[in-house]
This record gives sequence, C-alpha cells and structure tokens, in this order.
Amino acid sequence: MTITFADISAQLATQAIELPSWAFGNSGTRFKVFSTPGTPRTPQEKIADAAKVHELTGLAPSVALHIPWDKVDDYAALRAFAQDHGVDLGTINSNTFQDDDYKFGSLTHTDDVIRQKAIDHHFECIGVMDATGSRDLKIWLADGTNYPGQGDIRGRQDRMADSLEKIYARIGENQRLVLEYKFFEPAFYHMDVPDWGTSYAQVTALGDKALVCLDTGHHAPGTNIEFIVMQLLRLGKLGSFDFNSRFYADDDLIVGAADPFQLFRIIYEVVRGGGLNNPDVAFMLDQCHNVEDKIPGQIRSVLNVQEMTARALLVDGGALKTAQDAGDVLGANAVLMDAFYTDVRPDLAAWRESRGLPADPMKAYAASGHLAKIAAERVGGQQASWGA
Ligand SMILES: O=C[C@H](O)[C@H](O)[C@H](O)[C@H](O)CO
Ligand SMILES: [Zn+2]
Ligand SMILES: [Zn+2]
Repeated sequence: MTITFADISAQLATQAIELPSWAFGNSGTRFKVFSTPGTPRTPQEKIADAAKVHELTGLAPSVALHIPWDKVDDYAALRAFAQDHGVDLGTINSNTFQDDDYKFGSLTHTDDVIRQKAIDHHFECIGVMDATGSRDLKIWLADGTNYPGQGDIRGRQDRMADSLEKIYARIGENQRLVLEYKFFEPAFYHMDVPDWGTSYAQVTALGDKALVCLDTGHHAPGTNIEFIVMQLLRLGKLGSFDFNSRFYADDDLIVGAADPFQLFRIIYEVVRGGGLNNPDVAFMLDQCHNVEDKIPGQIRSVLNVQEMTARALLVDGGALKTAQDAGDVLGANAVLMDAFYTDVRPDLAAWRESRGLPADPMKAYAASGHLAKIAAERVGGQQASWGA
C-alpha cells in the first residue's frame, strides 16, 4: 500500500524542534569569530529571533538556553517574554567548559572543591529549570585528557558517577537529566563521556529520569549513527538529539546539509522505533552559523528536518517488511530509496499554506525585511558570541 502525503501530514503537524539560543549569536573557530549586523545582544533578542523562526515555520515552539551565556536576573520574566513571543523556554544547558578551574576536569576533577563547584553549577541550572518550567538539564562535559597517562581514566569515571549522582538527586519529579557524549574535542586523547555506551552506563546507574543525548556531530567518521539511535530507542534511553551536520569533526553545520541521506536514515529509525513526536525524545538543534545569516540558517535547518521526516514517514513499511522477510536485498533497499528520492517539497509547500504558513519560509523571511530591520535596530552593545 503506497503511503501518501495526506497519510502523514497529521504526524508532521505535531513535529517540534527546539532551537539553541547560541545559534543566533556570533560563532566561529579558533581562527576567527565573525560578527554580523543584527546579531542579538541579549537572551531576549535571541528568543525574539527564535520566535521569528517559529512564526514562519510553525516548527520551533521552544528555545534551549545555555548557562551562563543566557544568564538573567529574572528567569520567570524571561519565560513570560518568550511566551509573549509565541514560544517557550526549553532545555537548560550547563557549562563547565569555560572556567579556568576546569582545566583538568569538572565533574571528574581530583580536587573535591573544584568538583563541588561544578556540581553547584548544575544545582544552579536546576534552579533555572524550576523558574523556566524546563524539563531537561543537558550535561555535556569537555572533561578528558590529551596524553596517555595524564589522568586515571577509571578514577575519573568513578568521580563522574559520584558527581552525577549528587546532581541527579536534585532533579525534580517532572524533570530529566540528559548526558551528551562526544568522541573527541576539546580533549584529544580521551573524553570522559566519549560514546553512547559510556553515557548509557552512567545514566542507567542514575535512574529513569536520566537519559542519553545524541549529538549527530559527535561520532567517529563512518559510525552508523542510526544503529545507535535504534539501540537507544530499543533500550528506552534516548532522551534527546542535538541535530547538526558535519563533513569532518564537530562542525555544527546545518542539519542535513552535509549528508541528507544520513539524516533520512536517522529519522527513519526514529519513526521505526516509535520516537517521532514521542515526548520522551526531544529534537533539538545544536548549530553555529559562522558565515551564513543565523535566522535563515535556523529556518533552513528546521525545514531540512521536516523534509526528511516527511520522506521517512513515506516509507512503505509493509512492502519493506515483506521484502526483508523474503531476503529480497535490492527490493528492500529500493523501498527505502523510493521514499528518500520522493520530492516532498511541493506537498509541504501546499500543506504549509493550508495551515496559514508561508509556502516557502526561506523566501518569506528574505522578503520580510526583518534582517535589515534588526541590523538597523541592534546598534551598540555587545553582540552575543559563542563563549560570551
Ligand atoms: O560540542 C559540544 C556540545 O555539542 C554541547 O552540546 C555544547 O553545549 C553546545 O555545542 C554549545 O556549544
Ligand atoms: Zn551538542
Ligand atoms: Zn558538539
């Protein structure tokens, strides 16, 4: 039975992709962080930009914050500001990677005083969650070493487990902790949470409110990421995605830009594993727009996820299973490729219009004059920049 667009539009209508506040700030590499006219200077301006993406796509109802980059005196007021703009505040990201004290680790540090400082920072983030109504605390640790022998990697695991246990004890009833893994950078010999297995082991030891965060840019080249997605869904431990794409390392490029087929395969396993529109599995972007304009970059990103979701939902599951069970290798592959090669853009455009959204949000944003408006308005002050 061929699946039609009409069969899948209801599932598309409930898709929600959380935007990272930091994607609207300036970002770059160790070589240069470029500034851009109109870049937000405050958490409020970042949220207003995220709301513009939601206004034009209907896809991005919440914004993730990064502490202290989005530190304010009154988080309840910030939430009200967000809600006035038609979005809500989402995942709270901790940051133990920009303080001199954490040169040799944070939650893994040998010095109890420094470790407690890192734990206290997470208590502060949980306090922010209480004020913003956020569900998820996302922990990504830069902790690791650069040379064999530099650190006792076993001892570091034990100290991290102890630190996480103390943090987890403060996680509220309707809150969760998601632990993000990354195979390298900024450490170049070992990272203390290098892979899904380590994150899974650590969060499983904590309890049901602790889950794994999968950043699509955090795997060794050649890794079959969709297999990891399948397994974490199967184990009920996939809490969230940090979506982006990369050609080489953790490039944090627009999701689907570097490898659209990989994004399709990942989302197909999300669909197959019951993870689509599943409140337990958060879709978030984690990107930096170093040279392209940031609001259009985020619009393009959520549209890429939507397009690949539509294609994944068009996979004829019945025909696929029949071919798989019959050992029809090429037949089974063809079922998936047919969906991947289906151009869903015309149907999506008509469907957006039927919902009062612009058929082509990229064109609509370009024609809106919004970029020129914020460039003219946002003069003076300190532009938000990755890291500050
Ligand atoms: O590589 C770092 C991770 O992707 C984290 O999610 C980090 O918090 C985020 O990228 C912001 O820089
Ligand atoms: Zn990430
Ligand atoms: Zn990353």
